[in-house]
Amino acid sequence: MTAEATSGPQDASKTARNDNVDDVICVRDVRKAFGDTKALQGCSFTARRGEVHAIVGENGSGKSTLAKIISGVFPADSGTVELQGGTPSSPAHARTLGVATVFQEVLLAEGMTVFDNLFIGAEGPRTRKGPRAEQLRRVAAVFTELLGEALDPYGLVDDLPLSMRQWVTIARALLSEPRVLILDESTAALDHSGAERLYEAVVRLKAAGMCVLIVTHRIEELTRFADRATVLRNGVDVGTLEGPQITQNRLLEMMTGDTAHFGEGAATAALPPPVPQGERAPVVRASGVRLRHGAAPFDLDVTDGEIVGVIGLDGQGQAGLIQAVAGIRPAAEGTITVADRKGNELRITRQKDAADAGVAYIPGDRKLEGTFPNLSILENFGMPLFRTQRSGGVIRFGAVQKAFEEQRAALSIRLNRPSAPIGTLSGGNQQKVLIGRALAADPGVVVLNDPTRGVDISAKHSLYDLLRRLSSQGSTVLFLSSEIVEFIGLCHRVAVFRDDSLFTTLQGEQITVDGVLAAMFGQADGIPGKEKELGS
Ligand SMILES: Nc1ncnc2c1ncn2[C@@H]1O[C@H](COP(=O)(O)OP(=O)(O)OP(=O)(O)O)[C@@H](O)[C@H]1O
Repeated sequence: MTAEATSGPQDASKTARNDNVDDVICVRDVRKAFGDTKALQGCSFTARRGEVHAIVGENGSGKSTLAKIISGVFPADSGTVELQGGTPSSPAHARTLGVATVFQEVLLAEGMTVFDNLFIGAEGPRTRKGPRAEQLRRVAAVFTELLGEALDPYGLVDDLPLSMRQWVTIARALLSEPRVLILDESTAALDHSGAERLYEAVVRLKAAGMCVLIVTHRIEELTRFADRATVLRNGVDVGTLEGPQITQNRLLEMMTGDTAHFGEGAATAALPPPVPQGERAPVVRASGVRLRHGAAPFDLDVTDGEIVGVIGLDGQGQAGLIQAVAGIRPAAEGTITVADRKGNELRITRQKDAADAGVAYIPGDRKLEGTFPNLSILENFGMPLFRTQRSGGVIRFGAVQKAFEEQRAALSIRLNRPSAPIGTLSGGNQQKVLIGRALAADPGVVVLNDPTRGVDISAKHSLYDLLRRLSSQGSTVLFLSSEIVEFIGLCHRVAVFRDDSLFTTLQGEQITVDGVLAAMFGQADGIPGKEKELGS
């Protein structure tokens, strides 16, 4: 613990009575175990009205467990949780005590409308009040506040992109007019401008007296607007920082107990030298691709050893390219080919083509695209390896286990037993399993769809290092991220998408946060005023 931290495990406040009327959450010495796993081992903190209070810690440090105990999802094994008015005994009870939680997994009822999802199980003091017209007015007002525009309340949630589904869960929380709003990794499904919009809303809510508890791995953002930050390490609070004490380095130091720090984004090494173009045959080749009928066609060649960042404002086609290369969703027109390790060019129209060509896909939405909830951690990890690790029709489990141990060490995956169901892992550790699974297959091409959402900073840096290693061994990497800083010092080129087409590619010194952002907003080469016609 650092000297200036305002509280810590040895602090007498752990047992003292709390009479401060502004303290709306008071957690004292809370412990919680799941079987052998001690998720919380004595955690205490208080949060006040009118403050943004961050909870930070590495993957598996107990943040979501703490959020769930405050939300009444789990009881604590011991210790106390006091909200003004009582101790939450169930999610419904927590809601009547004024707590609204946006959970890490985007939880919506499929096959139902936005409107129905907004009012499902709503016991908030005001949620159900008023006639339908009044409810619709409030729905329109909340989306206009959050998004700057209304959202069709009668649309099915199934048809919404992930970011919009996340906004529905946030709107649902706000409609209950809570005193305490808990956001558990709620910016993870949002792009850069979406996250900024949420932070602006958080600042307004705080000014109106709400206590906002934020769990996030985007710690550089917290330094801008968190009033206090409580750090968890291995299920124990190791201190609370206030105001100017909240710096990235201080938080990292407390999270890891280590003084080694990471730089901004992926920039731990000098920018890799540009990969020569035109000298080698491309490995991934997109020719005359239209991501939807009517969109401008584009070509993109990516060669071996290249790491290409892929980005755009929300829903501008960047995910379409990634999914087309992974064979998940073919492009509307044009061809995508991938050369396998032997140099055979295979046309990609479905996932099997991509697997045959040696493409490994790392999804961002592990629930929809990634994990098999009924299978164990090891089985989830081994899924693609079962194809390759066969001898005479028998799967070589030893080889799968060895690969698992390697990736577990490389990515610091925190778990008790590999045979436990994948759902027993913390969200970030599930994501690490998917990353390890893709990398263990020794892929010729790695396609990543915003893979670091919910992953702690040290695992992010392990991933960047692994991508650099793959690149130096000749693998091709297509890396979609919603965080521009992830490209700095990592990507040879950045492909920026607008209107479902490739708008521009940036390279070398053009790859700066401001440059990429300017291109995302339509300024070619990141130069303000230098507009570029699509398809030119
Ligand atoms: N339902 C459960 N069953 C078994 N173990 C669990 C369960 N929920 C959490 N755990 C374990 O408790 C520990 C803390 O998990 P938790 O989800 O609270 O961590 P976290 O800090 O939120 O992590 P992340 O940043 O990855 O979301 C982890 O080791 C996790 O595997």
